[in-house]
Amino acid sequence: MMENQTSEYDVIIVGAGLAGLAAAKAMHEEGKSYVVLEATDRSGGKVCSKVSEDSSRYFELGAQFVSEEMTEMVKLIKEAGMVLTRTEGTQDNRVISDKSKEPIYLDFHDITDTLGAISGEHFSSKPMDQVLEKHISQKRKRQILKSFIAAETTVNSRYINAEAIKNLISRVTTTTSGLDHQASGPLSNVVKHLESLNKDAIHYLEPVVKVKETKSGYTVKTKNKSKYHGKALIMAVPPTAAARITFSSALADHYRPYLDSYTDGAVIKMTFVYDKPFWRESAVKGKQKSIYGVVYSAHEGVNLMDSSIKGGENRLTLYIGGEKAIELADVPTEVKEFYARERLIEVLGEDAENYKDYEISEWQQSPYYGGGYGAIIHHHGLPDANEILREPYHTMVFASTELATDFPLFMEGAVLSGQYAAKRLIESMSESVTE
Ligand SMILES: Cc1cc2nc3c(=O)[nH]c(=O)nc-3n(C[C@H](O)[C@H](O)[C@H](O)COP(=O)(O)OP(=O)(O)OC[C@H]3O[C@@H](n4cnc5c(N)ncnc54)[C@H](O)[C@@H]3O)c2cc1C
Repeated sequence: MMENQTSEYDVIIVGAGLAGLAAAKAMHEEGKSYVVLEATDRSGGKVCSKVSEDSSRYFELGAQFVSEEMTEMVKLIKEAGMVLTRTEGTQDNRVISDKSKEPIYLDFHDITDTLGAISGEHFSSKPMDQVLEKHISQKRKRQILKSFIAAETTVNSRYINAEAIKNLISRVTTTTSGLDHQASGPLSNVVKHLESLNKDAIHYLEPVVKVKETKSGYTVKTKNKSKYHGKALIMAVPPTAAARITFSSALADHYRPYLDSYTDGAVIKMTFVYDKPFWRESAVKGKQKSIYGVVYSAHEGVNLMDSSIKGGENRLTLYIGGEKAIELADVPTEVKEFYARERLIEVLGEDAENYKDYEISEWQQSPYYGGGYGAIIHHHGLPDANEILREPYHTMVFASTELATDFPLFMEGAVLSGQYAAKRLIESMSESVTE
């Protein structure tokens, strides 16, 4: 597009992740004219599949697992021509701890119980680790919980706002069960399916840098100096990515405190492929149960899971979340691989060294993706930021997995949030027409 020429639309959508694509689908169905501005050269955001060099297999570099309760994702997987398949490592098996190799029985309820027990106390600006220090006397349990929180949120508990975590967990646990399913093929098929519904509406390599509110809507400028004008605007980017954009003064006054409440997550994902599933049956002391995964209490934010599709290749996936991921960001890949291999051998023995293929993806320190599974409210942040951002202000609204009322930080949350933003915006656009 030529510099200074402004294109006009009913709606501008910033970001072609699942939230942006779901919002675009809704606008398409509503017959609105719209454009999707995407910073990178591809759609999908934190959903990204990669085929191996010899084309014999694919890896999910970002999101991978779903549960049957994630109904919008299940629908999209089917629309994209795939089916849901079981994962081998299901929660019928055991999560074990790195040190004892004993099964541990741990879920979000341990954290909600802790937070629930102190609900009378004012802890909204307290970091989560202080709350755990005060209320969980057993050091080992505290360590496991801290590691679990860092693994699930990709931010260490000393940086997370306890009230916001309580709010986040309540949204996750309303409906979620184990993430024990996967699509039968690459999730990039879901992205392609959504892309095909939005055909020429997606403009790639257009990072948005400025948003200005005008009398008739919003003018959006990109790094390439392209200008777009829309009567309405959906910011379908993680709150931390939005915080890097310059907003005109009234918008900045309204949104800054909420956008600045978030901090980026950080995660490295590594998948190892084996000829034999040597870890099944043998890893859990005294119990003939396969492992579902490992929580590394001694390595906060690190966890491992059996990611094999039932009847498919034997795979283990190691996630390194939070500070450790940031620490490893600048070291050579071999050092990261060495660190990961040590973690595998530590729990599963020497057999873990004999993998035949391996893939690594890194999401920390990206300006566009929120770093980990999503951005998280930091301990000085406003715990209700998600509630403000998800509701329209004039004819502008935010959408991203962080803001979802169900399944935040998951793909399902992103889709639900995109759909919600589109619905609310269509309502507020028709209200402003009738006023
Ligand atoms: C390693 C990893 C593993 C995961 N595993 C799972 C899993 O197993 N199951 C699950 O359900 N979820 C998982 N997730 C989380 C899931 O991927 C996300 O919750 C979901 O994809 C987020 O979608 P979104 O649309 O909210 O954001 P994103 O996917 O981040 O999309 C945002 C888009 O906005 C674009 N953008 C940002 N800034 C700008 C700008 N200024 N201008 C224009 N465009 C911009 C970005 O480039 C991106 O395309 C995982 C994530 C990661 C990283």
